[in-house]
Amino acid sequence: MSEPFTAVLFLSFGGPERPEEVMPFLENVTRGRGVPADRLAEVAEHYHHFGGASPINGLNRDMMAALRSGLAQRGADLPVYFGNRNWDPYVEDAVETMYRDGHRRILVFTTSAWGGYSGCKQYHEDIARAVAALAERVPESTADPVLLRKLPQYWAEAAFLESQADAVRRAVAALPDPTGPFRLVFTAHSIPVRADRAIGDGLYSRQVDAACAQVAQRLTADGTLGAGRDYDQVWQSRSGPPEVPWLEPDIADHLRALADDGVEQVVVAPIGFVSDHLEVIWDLDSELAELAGELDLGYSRAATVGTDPRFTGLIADLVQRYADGGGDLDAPGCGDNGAGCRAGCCGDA
Ligand SMILES: CC1=C(CCC(=O)O)c2cc3nc(cc4[nH]c(cc5[nH]c(cc1n2)c(C)c5CCC(=O)O)c(CCC(=O)O)c4C)C(CCC(=O)O)=C3C
Ligand SMILES: [Fe+2]
Repeated sequence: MSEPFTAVLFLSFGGPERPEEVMPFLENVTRGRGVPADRLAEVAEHYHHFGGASPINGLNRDMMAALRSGLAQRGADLPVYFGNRNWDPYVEDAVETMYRDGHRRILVFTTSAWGGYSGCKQYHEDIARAVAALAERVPESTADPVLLRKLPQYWAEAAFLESQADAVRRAVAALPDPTGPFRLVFTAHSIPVRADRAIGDGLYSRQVDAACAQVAQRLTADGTLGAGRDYDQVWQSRSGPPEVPWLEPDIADHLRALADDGVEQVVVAPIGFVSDHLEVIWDLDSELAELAGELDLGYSRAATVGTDPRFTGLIADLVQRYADGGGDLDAPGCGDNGAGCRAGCCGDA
């Protein structure tokens, strides 16, 4: 017997909205992770470049609004609440509010599509932390417990891949020479090689690779791409101490190599991210675009899936799939109250 869920928690990374929030935010993100102080100071500058505000919270609110209409269209009127790992509104506060509003069965959507530690396991940990905080803040809740069920990873969903493919098509049309040759370069957030190996023997990097292949297949089918592996998949935004190996090649090095090979135009597709937050608008639209200019490369950055109705409709579909208490509980990424994926895919790391 399964009972229906009554609300959705939209769980994301979080970001500062004012200059004085930048350092405390970065300290939250990097606590205990061995990110060197000079890297932190450098990243703080990226935020200050945009007035100390990341667009991420606003973008998430836009996606939530689109999700609400998608749910309404489907006749599934679950309220949607917002919570973050690293900044206000914090996930602990969101879950407390939801509980006080009477919700006991809550579906959790995360803004990462992927498996692995940062994209999946760490969100389970955030959920576990919020459940523990609730027990402290509302002691009666132990007798009337909450169930937070994380929705599965969605990188392999057709609507996600199709939305990515369409973003690439639009980016090709925006190249300086839309009918001329170009190289398609997919990018996702780098992680330490050890972290990648530790979960599912490269689960995250294999998923990114598979998603790119799927998108490329769609683009080959309609002639946007030539046959064969006519694209590259690289990594961006590495941090950590320089002596620690992270997934490579780095996108900046890769653009230099392409220019050396005589490539004249590139389309950069940030498949690893769902919205135009700072890792996209700074690392790609500022730094990488400038490098492309220096290298005399025609450059066009594909949109993130963001509020594309196919993507926000997919979120609504995921909610609907699980809303009545059914759905595939063994789907990768799915799990209850932060106990981790039932499928065991994101392991212990
Ligand atoms: C896989 C992955 C995703 C994609 C999945 C997902 O979306 O969740 C992602 C997303 C994001 N990463 C973001 C920001 C940051 N990530 C950092 C640091 C790190 N990211 C890592 C991985 C990932 N990160 C890792 C292994 C680290 C090292 C420290 C650690 O082991 O945790 C740091 C610290 C400074 C630095 O070192 O760069 C910041 C500020 C923002 C918000 C942008 C905004 O504010 O608009 C978003 C969406
Ligand atoms: Fe990150």
